Amino acid sequence: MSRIYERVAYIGLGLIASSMIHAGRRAGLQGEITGTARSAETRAIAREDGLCDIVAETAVEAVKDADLVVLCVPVGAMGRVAEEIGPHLKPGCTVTDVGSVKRAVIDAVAPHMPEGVHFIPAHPLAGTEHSGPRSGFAELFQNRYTLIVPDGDVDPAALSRLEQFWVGLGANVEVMDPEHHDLVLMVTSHAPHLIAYTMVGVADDLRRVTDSEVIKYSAAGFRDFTRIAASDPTMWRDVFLNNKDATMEILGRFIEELMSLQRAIRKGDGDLLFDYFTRTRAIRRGIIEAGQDTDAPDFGRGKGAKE
Ligand SMILES: NC(=O)C1=CN([C@@H]2O[C@H](COP(=O)(O)OP(=O)(O)OC[C@H]3O[C@@H](n4cnc5c(N)ncnc54)[C@H](O)[C@@H]3O)[C@@H](O)[C@H]2O)C=CC1
Ligand SMILES: O=C(O)C(=O)Cc1ccc(O)cc1
Repeated sequence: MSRIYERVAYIGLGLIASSMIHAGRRAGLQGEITGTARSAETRAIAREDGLCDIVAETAVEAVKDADLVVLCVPVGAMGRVAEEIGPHLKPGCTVTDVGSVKRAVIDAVAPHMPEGVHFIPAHPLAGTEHSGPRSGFAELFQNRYTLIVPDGDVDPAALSRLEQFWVGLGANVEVMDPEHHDLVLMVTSHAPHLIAYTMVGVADDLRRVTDSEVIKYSAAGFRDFTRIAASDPTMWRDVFLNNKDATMEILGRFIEELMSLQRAIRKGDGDLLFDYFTRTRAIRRGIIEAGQDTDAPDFGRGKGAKE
């Protein structure tokens, strides 16, 4: 792959930014890489590891002359960063983000984008429970989808360039509208995280089962929940606060289904349980056949460095 952007600036140097930097370097997609992070400790790690060509002290410095600016901060911080960098963006550049929620990010960022700057939101559907500048790896996006989520019309040339960039990072790219994105992701990613957080919380609250028993006898199902429930608290707090409508809708349905299973168990309705579990088993098989198996190489690969 050849170079797609001459200068790329990453704001926020965590799992996603560091993975994009490693993958982009390996594929030769980006010329000069500038990065910045809010914490001095993260900037120091980035310098020590040579993660970026230039580690800037501020976001304003980082975006100067950048052809592509990638916002890689928690969803709740996107608006503030956009406001800060807006007046300093190079005319004609592309600004994108990687936030897990799209409508709220668009509403927070778009008002700060000057005329002539292309704002094209995106979301890589790949991650791990690890965070920080040392948690990234070049293979993270391989064979995973990245959704490009423009709000209405965007410049086709700028869109196609961003698509090529993500393809170069290893992703399959599709375009989706923001409202649909937020509902789909609530079902496939956000609600499962909330349920995992809850299940691990329940185990923790159940005083008749000791912590050591939870650790010693934890079976695969619970282990999977604990991995997900170890995800970054700031990131996930922001996801739920910024995708409220879809959270309410899917959580309402989840509670209804759970209660219908509860009733079936109380009444001894084995047929209902069997049919339900047969239907859900087919979904898992469908995912594996589509090559989207969760045992694919993205999980647990990061070094897990925390900021
Ligand atoms: N972790 C995951 O599995 C995935 C995360 N995302 C999205 O990517 C974005 C970044 O996530 P990660 O790389 O996992 O996070 P991370 O926690 O590894 O890194 C976040 C970076 O943002 C900076 N930051 C935090 N709060 C800030 C603030 N208030 N102002 C400025 N900078 C701030 C931190 O210093 C850090 O450099 C989030 O919006 C998240 O929703 C998208 C796909 C997957
Ligand atoms: O680690 C997991 O199980 C994930 O689901 C990763 C993930 C987390 C957040 C996203 O917005 C996209 C992907």
